[in-house]
Amino acid sequence: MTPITYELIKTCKQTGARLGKVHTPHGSFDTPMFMPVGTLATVKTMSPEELKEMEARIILSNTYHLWLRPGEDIIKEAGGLHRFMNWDRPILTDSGGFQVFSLSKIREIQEEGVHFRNHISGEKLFLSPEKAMQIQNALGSDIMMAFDECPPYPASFDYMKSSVERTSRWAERCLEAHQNPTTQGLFGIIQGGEYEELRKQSAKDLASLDLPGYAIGGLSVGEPKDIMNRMLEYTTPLMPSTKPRYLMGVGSPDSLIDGSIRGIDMFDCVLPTRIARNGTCMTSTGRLVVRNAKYARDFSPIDENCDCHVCKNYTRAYIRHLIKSKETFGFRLTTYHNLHFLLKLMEQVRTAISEDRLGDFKEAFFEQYGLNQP
Ligand SMILES: C=CCOC(=O)Nc1nc2cc3[nH]c(NC)nc3cc2c(=O)[nH]1
Ligand SMILES: [Zn+2]
Repeated sequence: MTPITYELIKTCKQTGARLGKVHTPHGSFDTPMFMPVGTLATVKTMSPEELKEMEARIILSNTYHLWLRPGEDIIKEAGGLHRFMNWDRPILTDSGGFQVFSLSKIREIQEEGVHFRNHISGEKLFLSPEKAMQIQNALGSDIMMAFDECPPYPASFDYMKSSVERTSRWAERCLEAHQNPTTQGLFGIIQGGEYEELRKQSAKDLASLDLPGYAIGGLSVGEPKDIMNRMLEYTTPLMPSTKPRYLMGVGSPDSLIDGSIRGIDMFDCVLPTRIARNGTCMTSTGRLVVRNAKYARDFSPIDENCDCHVCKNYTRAYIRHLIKSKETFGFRLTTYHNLHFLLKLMEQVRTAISEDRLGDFKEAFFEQYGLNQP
């Protein structure tokens, strides 16, 4: 049985967006969908029960980080990552090391794999397609990402061309090394930077492997927004329409809506959880930096249009006080609200697609969120 299947339910008549369902051994989820990031086997400060309460359906964890600590052997011994962290819904593992691989100076990329240093201890490390698959097979994630090179932006055409060709060879090696093909799905990652010709080549190479899903990589890595949009526009139609399409590392509200309009089904981003921990909240009328002094006596909720338990029971003044005092409960409240906000946004996107009005929804949302229309 194929571990991951995609069910296309309908395409929005107003845009290129599509409503779908992804089926995995740990349950299904509707798409377009946002995936909270749980780098070290926890979505920072959230419990699995709270994630279920806000209707999170799939979360992300990081191969590189869990390999280093606690080690995939311990997680395997625990019965796999689902048991280890008490999350019985789908899990997707990406490398989480793309910052390490592509942004760190101290790395050496060879055909065999990548030599680099442990970002914590400085010890020499080596990751290969085979090692990345061995780790993810041990973790038991439902969706595993193929080991790729995500070159930093900008990269020359020649460098990107040889990198794309190597990433395609690495994807084949991942498929070869896959130990549990009936219980874990392997997604390919399309690279190619800002070069249409290379994006096309990468998509073609990976599609020939007939994998259960595909991601667009190499974006949201510091390139200008117009390049990201141009690559998104160009690459999405090259991806098999019968498989889930995952845009890696993208998660601002406007990018989630624009990505959905272009036919993307899955998104992940550390943004909502990361900005929460420095006291910034996403609200229907734009970002709110609740730690600002002007909220010291503001006894209204973070977002009066939000129905989450944080907005129903706590005030900006109280949350500001907690954040300023570095009280963990404060980070929990802002994180819960931000994740709920994005998950709710994706629910509204899915409803808009089902009613063929995602274009109208985008206009209304952008207007209210304070994004001037492009
Ligand atoms: C086991 C190996 C699995 O390899 C990967 O996960 N590779 C990979 N991860 C990415 C993560 C990204 N985050 C952003 N923005 C925040 N952009 C990203 C781009 C990539 C990418 O091109 N590749
Ligand atoms: Zn809320």
